[in-house]
Amino acid sequence: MAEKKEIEIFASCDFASLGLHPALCDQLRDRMGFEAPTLVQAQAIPLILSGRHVLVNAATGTGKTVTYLAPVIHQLQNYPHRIQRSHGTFALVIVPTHELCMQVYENLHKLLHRFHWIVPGYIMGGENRSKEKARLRKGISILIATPGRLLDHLKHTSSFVYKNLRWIIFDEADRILELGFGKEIEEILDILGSRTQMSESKDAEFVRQNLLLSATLNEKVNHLANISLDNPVMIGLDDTKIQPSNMQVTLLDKAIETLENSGKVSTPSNAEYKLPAQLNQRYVKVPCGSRLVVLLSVLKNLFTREPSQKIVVFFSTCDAVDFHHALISQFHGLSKLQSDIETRELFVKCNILRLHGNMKHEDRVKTFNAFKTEKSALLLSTDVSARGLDFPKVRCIIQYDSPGEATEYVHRVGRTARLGEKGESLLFLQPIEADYLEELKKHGVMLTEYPLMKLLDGFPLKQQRMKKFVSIEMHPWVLDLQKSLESFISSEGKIKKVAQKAFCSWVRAYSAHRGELKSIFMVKKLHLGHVAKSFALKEQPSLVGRSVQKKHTEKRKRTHKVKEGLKKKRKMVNYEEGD
Ligand SMILES: Nc1ncnc2c1ncn2[C@@H]1O[C@H](COP(=O)(O)OP(=O)(O)OP(=O)(O)O)[C@@H](O)[C@H]1O
Repeated sequence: MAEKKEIEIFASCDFASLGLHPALCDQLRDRMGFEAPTLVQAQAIPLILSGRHVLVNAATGTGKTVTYLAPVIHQLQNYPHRIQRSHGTFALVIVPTHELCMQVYENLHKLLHRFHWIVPGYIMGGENRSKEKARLRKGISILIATPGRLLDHLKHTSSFVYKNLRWIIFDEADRILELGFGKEIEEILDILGSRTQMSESKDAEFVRQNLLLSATLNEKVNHLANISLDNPVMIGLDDTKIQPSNMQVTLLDKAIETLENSGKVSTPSNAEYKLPAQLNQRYVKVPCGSRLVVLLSVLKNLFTREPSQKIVVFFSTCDAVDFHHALISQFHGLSKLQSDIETRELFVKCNILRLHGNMKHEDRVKTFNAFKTEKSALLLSTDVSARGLDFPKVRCIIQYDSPGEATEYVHRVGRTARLGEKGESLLFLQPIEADYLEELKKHGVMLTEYPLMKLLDGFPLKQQRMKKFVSIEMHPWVLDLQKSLESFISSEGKIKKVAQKAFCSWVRAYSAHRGELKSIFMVKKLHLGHVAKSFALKEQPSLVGRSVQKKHTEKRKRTHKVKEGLKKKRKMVNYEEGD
């Protein structure tokens, strides 16, 4: 079954047959190592080359980046007169995060090797503005940008030439909007005169063409698509219905048919998301107070079984990432807990990295590059890593904190099982959150249960106990490890402070779930004492929890008044994306 799916990732044609210039096809083969286009590339590239506005909805890791970069490069190198830096920007790619910005730039840089007169560049929050200004003044032909910084330059950098702009591409369009950048995007489109208008130039070379791409297109994208795409073609066909042999004709016909009728984009709220077929998706139901112990046990098991592998764990807040990073980097376990009594090895032996929006830009870049090149590492991250990032050979994705919207689930797990490779994912849920599985089911996402008891029973115990263990909380391994975690934290003042801070922001983030998810993730159903335990804190909720809850209630009232739910979540969770 998995093998059959792997074959269906690629089309049975070559890049040249899609209409791309031979030199570009050579680049794709020689520098990128791409022998054949993926199915989505084979579908979309001819359409993009035809000049149509296109909306691409294809599974994670199916090669969407090249889908839009290759046709743009093809067209630019094909201009009768070579483009020059003084002509300014011809193509603009808007992305939600710094990391995605760098990644797209890297791909672009490689693809442009033979076309030195087409200049790639990027602008994003965290970078030096004056250096960016200087680069813009010299001229950047294809520019990758995050929305906040782009708008800043559009308003304040007079030497930024964009009168020749022909393409605006939104990569991970829905995420840009979810982060609350809808207004900025509208302003950008207004400044660029691209609200479904043609550019003023009559020259065919400069007719505006906009593209929108994501693995998940939800209703948020409808508005953006409707204001930015002119009579678009939508690509988002069910992979299983694709017949690779006669694909070029059938796919093109079918794709054009899809939207030709109205030119209006409308994505259903219960759309089925496409996930890599070879991805093994599981969930584990864990009582709140045992969450930390189970996370460490799962990680220990994974790295013991296979010391050389890459795993990503997703958390809801920057503080939670910091806490777990500090803990896992320093916690040795209590020797009396383990059979190897004298050992002072770390409890989870691995190279551990962290990534979130509150880190310094340079540190983010360092982590991003390190996790890309490492053969074995554990990355703890917020959703800043969920979108578009292409870390090679990630074996497992753990969602320790729920992703919220099903779209986020899809993007997080999409960091593994890319381009037909194997991968597995594990979603942590508390018993009170079990309805989330139904929510995922609505989008065609089905998970099987992880055998937690079997895992726990596999660890050595302090003393041989014959009793059959019935509950997770009362399992001696869980009790012993929880105890040692709590004494570790109470003896480490610095980490304890981080734990308390993480506890507070975790509760706030938990209450920020929106819409239908509010009835699944209910703060009032949480036992704050158990939440504290999941941060290895001995303190009762009266010491830490109540004040937090009170503050939280007041804050919610204020937030309701100003109706800034989206931006609030961004701040609370401390994402620094899109700037
Ligand atoms: N034709 C191809 N042949 C081989 N590898 C390819 C091909 N096209 C893309 N790739 C590789 O596949 C991986 C995934 O590509 P990319 O990051 O563009 O996927 P994506 O669809 O944008 O994923 P996401 O939705 O997560 O952003 C990358 O490592 C890329 O280099």
